[in-house]
Parts: sequence; C-alpha cells; structure tokens
Amino acid sequence: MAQESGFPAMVNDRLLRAARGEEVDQVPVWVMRQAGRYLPEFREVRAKHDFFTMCQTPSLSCQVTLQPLNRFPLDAAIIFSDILVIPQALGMEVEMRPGEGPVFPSPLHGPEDLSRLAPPGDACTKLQYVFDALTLTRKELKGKATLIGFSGAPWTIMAYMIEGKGSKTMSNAKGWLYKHAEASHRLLKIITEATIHYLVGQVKAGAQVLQVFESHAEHLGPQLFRDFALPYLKQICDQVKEQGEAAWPPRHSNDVLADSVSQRGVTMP
Ligand SMILES: Cc1c2[nH]c(c1CCC(=O)O)Cc1[nH]c(c(CCC(=O)O)c1C)Cc1[nH]c(c(CCC(=O)O)c1C)Cc1[nH]c(c(CCC(=O)O)c1C)C2
Repeated sequence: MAQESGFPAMVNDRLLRAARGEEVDQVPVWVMRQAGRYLPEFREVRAKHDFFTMCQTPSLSCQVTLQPLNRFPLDAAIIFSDILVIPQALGMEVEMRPGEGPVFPSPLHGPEDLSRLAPPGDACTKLQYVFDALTLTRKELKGKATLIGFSGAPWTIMAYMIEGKGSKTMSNAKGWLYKHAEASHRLLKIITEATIHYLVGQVKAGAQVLQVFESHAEHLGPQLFRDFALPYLKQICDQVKEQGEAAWPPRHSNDVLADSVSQRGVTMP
C-alpha cells in the first residue's frame, strides 16, 4: 500500500479492471514485444547501446518502454528487459548477438556445473536496475497505462541455461530431465527461488501486473510438464501472491490473482 501511494493516480486503469474481472468500456490492448526493432526510435537507441546495457540503465529502459505508447493508444507498458537477466544474476554470462539472439558462452553441461551458480537469495540484489527502471517508468507513465513486469518460467530459463541459445528441439535440456532428474529439480528450485524474490521485488518497485513466460512449454509432453514445469509455476503463483500482498492494496490481492496456470504463461494482476 505504501509503495502504491507514491505513484501517480491511474488515469487509464482499463487493463487492471479487466484483470480483476470488472467491466471495461473497451478491450484493453497491449502487444507482445511492443518495444523493439520495428520502431525506428528504438533502433536509434539500440544502435548506440548494447542490449543488456539498455536493460541495466533505468533511463534507457524507461525511454524505450514508453516509445510505443507515444505512438499508439496502448493500455499497458511492459518493462524493457529480458527473461535472461535471471541466469545473469545467478552468475552466468549472456550476450545478445545481433542476428543470432541471446547466447550463453558457457552453458551448463552437466549437474556438476550447478556449483557455478550464485545463491538464488542473492540474485535479486544484482537486479536492482530492473526495480529502478520499473519505479521510474511507473512515475513517467503518469497513470496513463498499466505497468507490466515479467520473468521467464523456471523450465524455460533452465532450457536456455543448458542449451546456451534458442533451439528448435531443446534436446540437451530435455535430456537433463531424463538423465539428471534430481539435478533438474535442483536447478528448477534455484531458478524458482530467484524468480519469486525477483517478482515480489518488481511489485514493490511499481509493477502492477506480472507475466511469467513459459515460452518453451511446447517441448514438454503432458507428463514432463506436470513433473518439471507446473509445480514450479504453482509455487511462484502461491508465494508471489503471499509475499506480494505486503506491497499491494488488499483489494488487488488474492481475490484477483489468477488461479489457473496455462501452458503458455501466467498473468497475475
Ligand atoms: C517481454 C520481453 C521479452 N524480451 C523483451 C521483452 C520486453 C519488450 C517488450 O515486450 O516490449 C525484449 C527483447 N528481447 C530480445 C529483443 C531483440 C534484441 C535486440 O534488439 O537486439 C528484445 C527487444 C532478444 C531475445 N530475447 C529472447 C529471444 C528468443 C531467443 C530464442 O529462443 O531464439 C530473443 C531474440 C528470449 C526471450 N525474451 C522474452 C521471452 C518471452 C516471450 C516470448 O516467448 O517471446 C523470451 C523467450 C521476453
């Protein structure tokens, strides 16, 4: 509540209202990757800065987050960042290579590599820049749109940490689930713990809606999804609701948080 009162009053709360199941005058609209390379003004900023430098510089992250809203009457702004800041905060190197996308120069090869990871409780201290970008953006939005924070879901993040880049099959990461089931659960627990701290921190910093992207759910059949994805998504939902409540007005809390977990992702107002 205290955090909420520090921000401008909402002028357009269409997305928040829809998320709570309340009536809206129009369907709220925002776009996947609404900040990005299709915008000349984004390319101009991007030409001068490395992708992760933009994420790590709150003024730049805020600037490109707001760019699409200056052009289109969107109902939400999604903070400019990437799901791969969690592996970075856990101590892994990630580069954004032009034309190639994200690349981990030293991905996880086997269970012994888990010892390379930083403790998940410490990871969030390295992500203060995301919290600062959210707080700045929420103020700059002046209540004209809802601010969305996000993270990757544990299986999706695990898949990148093992594959080291995008993959059509995720065969190495899937191989872990069969060959190293215990180590897979250990890794998923580390990512889950870091993600819970991270999402609660985002709410405290001013995020009003959270998206958890399970982008690589399609690589898991129903049983693997039930064993290696769903329990961690559920834990994130339960604990972020519980811990996020301290930073959230009561009427925005449990009753409006989504109860169901879909394969593509979870949206939690
Ligand atoms: C929500 C978000 C994401 N990335 C970016 C944003 C914020 C910007 C916005 O949506 O407006 C910036 C964001 N992230 C990226 C870009 C382009 C990079 C550039 O400008 O150089 C932008 C604008 C780079 C990126 N980052 C990622 C990829 C896919 C790699 C692969 O599997 O082959 C890529 C290409 C990982 C990533 N990143 C994200 C997901 C989940 C959503 C989805 O399923 O697409 C995933 C899987 C999420």
